[in-house]
Amino acid sequence: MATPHIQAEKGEIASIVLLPGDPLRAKFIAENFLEDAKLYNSVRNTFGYTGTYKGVEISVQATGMGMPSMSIYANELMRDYGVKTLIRVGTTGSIREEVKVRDIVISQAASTDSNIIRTTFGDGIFYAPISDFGLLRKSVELAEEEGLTYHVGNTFGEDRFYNDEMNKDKLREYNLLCLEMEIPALYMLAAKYNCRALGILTVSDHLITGEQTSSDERQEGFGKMVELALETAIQAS
Ligand SMILES: O=P(O)(O)O[C@H]1O[C@H](CO)[C@@H](O)[C@H]1O
Ligand SMILES: O=c1cc[nH]c(=O)[nH]1
Repeated sequence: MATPHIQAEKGEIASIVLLPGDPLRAKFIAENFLEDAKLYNSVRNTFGYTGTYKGVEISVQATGMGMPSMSIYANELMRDYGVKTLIRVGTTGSIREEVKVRDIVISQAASTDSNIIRTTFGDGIFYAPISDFGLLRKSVELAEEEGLTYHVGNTFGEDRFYNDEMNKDKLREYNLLCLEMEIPALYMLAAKYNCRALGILTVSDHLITGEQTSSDERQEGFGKMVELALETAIQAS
């Protein structure tokens, strides 16, 4: 079998999948965190690998950038390949003083300016995409045990990376933590397919201080987030 965007045979993708946006981050995770990782997808260079972590079969699939791209991979993974647990491992821009570059953000819920809510539910319904509580609870427990600097709360999935028009002060006032571009679609589709999803992010840049990480660090430097995602995936009940 194959889908329009994934060339794997049935059974080649694990029921647990980590989802970075960047295909080279997927490759890095497969090569450095999984054992015996095998490439199952290179359609559009959106790499997907399956290997094992502490004896548990886990896949890592790049999703590309933005909710249209995330929706393609999330739909095909859950609907066609039977994936049940999905953890996004992404980068994010902080909009709060206390959420600092290289901190971890665990996305409890994901607000958005995307039309995916309206085009799914119609006018007048403002659906709230939320994480799976079991994954959320386990990830927070593990972050605490590991002594990580982490934040838990409402993240914002924006439709545009470059958006001078968006009122970030208003988002901050209502306790939004940071900006990224995929989690609302992931949470909404996981609910549709009765699957579990969580977004774990590393702050790659700061919209108040202007501090940034390099593209190499975004690709390879966020090991604590990856370990937290892997441990959450295998330990969550
Ligand atoms: O690093 P990834 O996982 O791609 O995530 C963030 O980085 C991209 C923008 O640079 C968007 O996809 C955003 O969500
Ligand atoms: O989507 C993103 C990711 C990182 N930084 C941002 O400002 N936005």
